[in-house]
Amino acid sequence: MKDAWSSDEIRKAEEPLIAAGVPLMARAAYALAQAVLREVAARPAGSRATRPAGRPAPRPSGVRLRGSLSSDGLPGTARVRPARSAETRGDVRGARALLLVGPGNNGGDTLYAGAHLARRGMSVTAVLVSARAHEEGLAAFEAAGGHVQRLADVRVPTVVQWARASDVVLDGLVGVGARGALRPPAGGLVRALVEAREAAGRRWPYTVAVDIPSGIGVDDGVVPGPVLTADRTVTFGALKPGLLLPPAAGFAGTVELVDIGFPDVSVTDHWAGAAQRVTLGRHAMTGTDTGPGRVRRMEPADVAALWPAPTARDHKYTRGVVGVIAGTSTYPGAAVLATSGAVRAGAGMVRYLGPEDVGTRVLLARPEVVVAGGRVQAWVLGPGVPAYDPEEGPDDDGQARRVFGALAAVTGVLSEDVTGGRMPAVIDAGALTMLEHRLPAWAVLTPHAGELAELLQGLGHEADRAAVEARPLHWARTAHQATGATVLLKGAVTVVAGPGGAYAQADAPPWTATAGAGDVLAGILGTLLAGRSADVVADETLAARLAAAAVLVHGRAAARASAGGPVAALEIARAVPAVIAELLG
Ligand SMILES: NC(=O)C1=CN([C@@H]2O[C@H](COP(=O)(O)OP(=O)(O)OC[C@H]3O[C@@H](n4cnc5c(N)ncnc54)[C@H](OP(=O)(O)O)[C@@H]3O)[C@@H](O)[C@H]2O)[C@H](O)CC1
Ligand SMILES: [K+]
Repeated sequence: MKDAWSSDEIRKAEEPLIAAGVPLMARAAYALAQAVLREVAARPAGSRATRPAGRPAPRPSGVRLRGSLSSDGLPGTARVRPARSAETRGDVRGARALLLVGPGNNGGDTLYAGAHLARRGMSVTAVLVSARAHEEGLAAFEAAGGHVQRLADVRVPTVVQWARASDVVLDGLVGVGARGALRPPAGGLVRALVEAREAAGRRWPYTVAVDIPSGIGVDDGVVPGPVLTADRTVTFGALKPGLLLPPAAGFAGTVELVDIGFPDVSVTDHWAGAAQRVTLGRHAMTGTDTGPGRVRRMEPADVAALWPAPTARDHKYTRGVVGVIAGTSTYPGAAVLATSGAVRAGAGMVRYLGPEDVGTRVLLARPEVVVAGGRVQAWVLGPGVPAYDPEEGPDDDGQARRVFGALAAVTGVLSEDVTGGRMPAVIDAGALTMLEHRLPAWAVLTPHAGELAELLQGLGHEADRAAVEARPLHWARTAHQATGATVLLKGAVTVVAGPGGAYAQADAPPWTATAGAGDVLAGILGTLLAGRSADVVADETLAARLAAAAVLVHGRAAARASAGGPVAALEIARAVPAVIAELLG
């Protein structure tokens, strides 16, 4: 599990470390430079950029890195890691880096990193977008032979030309201190660079975002204005929500998290002269917000602990029975896909309830399914069931009536003796239009952006599909608070919002955007909820964790089935067992 820390939490974590003299900026800059050197050193010298007109020749750098300490005179240089790993020893002389430098410490990181690059013989130009710049960083950069250019003194097209002619561009305009869309002149420069990058396609230089892509919403993942897409984001200390959440996460490229000594800090730091042990417990460092504000990413290693794997003592009823109310005679496929997802995810048993002809098709595809009512430990409600319109009355083969009955069990509206205790449910597609009561957190809504917009509108919110796609975390949280249910908002990055915080999962390849994939996901999640039914009802935060796990498995199954090409929803279900075996292995 990777926790993302808010900008406030980052600051709270930094303060005691900086006060204790821990050289955070030097560490950040060193790691950033190593990431750039790895990338540039990996490229054959011949493929490097040519020098554009008007760009000064690099000044020779006399200082070498030695031993395990960088001896480049940067303040606060400390034993961070072996000075050069094999992949950064390559000859990078003459390679060209363009730094976009803002007025704060994000710019400072970038300048210190630029000094490392200049000392390795790269030709490095820093474009300062503000009259202010990090003084020590600027001094170190110039002392290392870097070339400084103020944006006020050149035309934006010239900077764009320099970028095009570079091997690597570093975006150090703003970091966790950013507020809102990039303001002029940074905004205008980035807008021009974005256009140039789009026009250049693969010929655009490798772009590295420093800590975060400048211009994203650090804590909420919104993209209020121009943002230069990065190939890699080198982020310091902890992930930020904006690196996990859509749409901002789409601009970050590969995210490299650099440990610069945040939690459980225990370093021997030579910078302060005498060796000084600085130990700060995790309590001082971990994010203060462990409640609904927390944003996390579930990782493969987390799934095994959550998955209801059977033991020798289990039988099909103890493993969890999933009840599926899905599909109609008009849309029978969803019933096959949802039951297939549930069976392939390892349900003890899957019951299907629906029109007889649909049940027949389900059995043809999945003979393991029991087409009859009976006790279940979790429901999957709604895939392939059309929206319910009381005026028109149900014309869906009785599926709405079945869903309403099941929802009563989920919400506990029926008396205990009728329901035999409440149970978790996946509420998808048409079932989302049948919610009459506040729901418990063990009910998981699985809308896409359009369905969530309709649900929110029904709750009195002004939100259309575009608004939901622009602020998915906000609207998923709003729906969770308004309904009480856990909300799984499907998308290229799927966001789950529940009582214990939010998850942002980016496991699925773009090919997964195909009809029926959501039906399979509903089935997978139904099996997880059924297998942990009592736990889910007892721990209101568990449904969101299981939902994130289901999304991770579904995404990896899609990637496996896709093998880089188109994927059919039923193939995703077919790939699930192998993914689970891999994760539990
Ligand atoms: N996380 C760590 O352990 C470390 C982080 N470090 C780096 O420091 C930055 C945070 O630095 P900070 O100085 O607090 O702020 P920024 O550099 O991110 O930006 C502040 C300046 O940017 C201007 N700004 C803010 N929003 C905008 C905008 N929308 N458009 C244009 N300019 C903007 C702001 O201007 P004001 O007028 O508002 O003052 C500031 O001047 C962090 O991200 C890391 O990179 C350290 O290296 C230590 C380790
Ligand atoms: K940045």
